[in-house]
Amino acid sequence: MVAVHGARHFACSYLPEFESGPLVPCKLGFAKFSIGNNAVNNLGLCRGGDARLRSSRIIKAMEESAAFLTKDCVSISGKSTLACALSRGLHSRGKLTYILDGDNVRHGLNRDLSFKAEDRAENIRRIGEVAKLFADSGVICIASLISPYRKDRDGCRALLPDGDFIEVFMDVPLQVCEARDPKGLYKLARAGKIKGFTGVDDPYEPPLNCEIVLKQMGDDCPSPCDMAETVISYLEEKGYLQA
Ligand SMILES: Nc1ncnc2c1ncn2[C@@H]1O[C@H](COP(=O)(O)OS(=O)(=O)O)[C@@H](OP(=O)(O)O)[C@H]1O
Ligand SMILES: Nc1ncnc2c1ncn2[C@@H]1O[C@H](COP(=O)(O)OP(=O)(O)O)[C@@H](O)[C@H]1O
Repeated sequence: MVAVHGARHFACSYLPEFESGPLVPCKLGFAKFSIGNNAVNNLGLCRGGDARLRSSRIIKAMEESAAFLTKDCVSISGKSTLACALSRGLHSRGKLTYILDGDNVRHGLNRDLSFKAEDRAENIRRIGEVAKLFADSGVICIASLISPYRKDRDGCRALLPDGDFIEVFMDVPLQVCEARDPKGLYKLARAGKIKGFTGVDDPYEPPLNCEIVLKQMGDDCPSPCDMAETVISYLEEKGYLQA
């Protein structure tokens, strides 16, 4: 499981391929990134149940320092964007993937959960259990969550066999995420209209020991594809992508 967490946003210019490409965001459930899901479905028809894929690991993506995002990983750090780029990169290497995006899962499976600490804990616990089921079927699960509490992320890690949980921290400055604010949530939080917003009046605990840190240096933000390649290189080096 590759856990990308953090709640921040990237300030660099958006990649053309994400502007003109076939990614079609929608508001419901798991269909947020239709190209990713379609690709998964297509691959599933061809390769579902392939025992050679059973060793695939679960990837939980971005709580962006945010999705996870985070340290400041908060909302709008680019978790979902990275999850999508990562999914595409893995598909191109013949791997099955599925994205579990906190923002989407909260419309269905986790619709009963609030943003209180105990509900955030339950959010990541359920997502970890679902990711475990995907891993059993040979699918790499990319979870894109803020998951602000260290103990909750560690609890999720403990659900999985050693080495199967890969935590990716998107270390993007809060002010970068806040300046972006495409949904206007930071503005509402600063105005006191949303209470307990991560990074504003709710905590984010950066990881002490995670597998991958994607850090923004100064004003330069790596592109989603470059970040995805960093993650994929790690997976290749560690032998996760061997058939
Ligand atoms: N109070 C508060 N704090 C943080 N985020 C909030 C809050 N209320 C709503 N939202 C929206 O919910 C998205 C984060 O959901 P997650 O499931 O990833 O959060 S968590 O892991 O349970 O902390 C997050 O979406 P992303 O921007 O995709 O991260 C926010 O848009
Ligand atoms: N690497 C990046 N470079 C530039 N802009 C980005 C990058 N990643 C994300 N963004 C921008 O940030 C916005 C929020 O990204 P998103 O992936 O939805 O964040 P999150 O899932 O963390 O809330 C997107 O609309 C996109 O314009």
